[in-house]
Amino acid sequence: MEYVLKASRLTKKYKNSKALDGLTMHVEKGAIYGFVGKNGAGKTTLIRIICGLQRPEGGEYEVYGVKNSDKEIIQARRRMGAVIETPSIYLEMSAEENIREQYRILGLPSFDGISELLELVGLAGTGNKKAKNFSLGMRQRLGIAVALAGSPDFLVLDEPANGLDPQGIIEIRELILRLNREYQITVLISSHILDELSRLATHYGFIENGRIIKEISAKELEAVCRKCMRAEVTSTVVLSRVLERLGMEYTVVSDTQADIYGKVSITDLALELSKEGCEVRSVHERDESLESYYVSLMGGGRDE
Ligand SMILES: Nc1ncnc2c1ncn2[C@@H]1O[C@H](COP(=O)(O)OP(=O)(O)OP(=O)(O)O)[C@@H](O)[C@H]1O
Repeated sequence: MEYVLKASRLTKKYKNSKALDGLTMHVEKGAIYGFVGKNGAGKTTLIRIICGLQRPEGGEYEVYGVKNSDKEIIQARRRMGAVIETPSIYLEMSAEENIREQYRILGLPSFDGISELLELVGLAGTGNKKAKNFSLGMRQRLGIAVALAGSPDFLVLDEPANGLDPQGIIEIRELILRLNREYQITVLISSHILDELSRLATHYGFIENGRIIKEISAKELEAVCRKCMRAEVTSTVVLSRVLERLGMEYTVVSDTQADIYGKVSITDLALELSKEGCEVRSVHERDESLESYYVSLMGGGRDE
């Protein structure tokens, strides 16, 4: 497996609060990695660290196999483009001028490729219009174009859909998918808009209190979700006891309902439950969404 980013036991403190608390994560080459977590979980801190804007206090990370302690990390980071928090654009400049400025900053030998870049992000027709007169979605796309100026093969986007209207969200989604599929760009995208991420991500990393509590591929997630059964019984106390005995993974939803993960024989389950005087009222397959998976994952977490 080839990884674009590997982080291991990263720690970062601000005064007394731990923003990263032993974070370990793996972004596979070619992935669209959905980096999911509540506000304050540590997403931006991780992104700032891998972009070289902050130093971790402990742990290490690798970009394209180059450790953060190696001198070559600077070259490895040139393969990354990032939009962190708000896009870094000059509001008094047009889209083209913004990209030209970035070419200058990067010391690129020519201005080749600027019109293609504008075309790619859907800003080709904006002419002399200044970025301050752009919609939020256009600014976000311009930010992505600026991040793409050095032809990176790893793009890092911090909450790119934040504040966008539905049309803006669709445009960003289509752009990200295109960059990934047509240009083979690996994408790390932080978001708490789960529904939106589920249309994009090939992998997920769930972060809570500065730690990744689960990494899972979209395929694995689909399999887990498909196998979820919602059982309605007379007592989930008894059901939990039986499921524990059978070694099944489950989440209690209410006094009478629970979700059971993995393969389950309804006959065996009903038989075991009836021995303890518990009746099965109904069992049906549930198409668990990313959101309910997230809630069940975070439900067991600490909230300090
Ligand atoms: N410059 C700073 N000084 C002090 N504390 C900070 C600073 N930056 C972040 N923090 C704290 O570190 C923790 C992690 O913040 P971070 O911005 O990385 O989270 P996040 O997951 O990106 O959240 P959000 O989605 O709100 O941006 C939070 O508790 C935050 O308050």
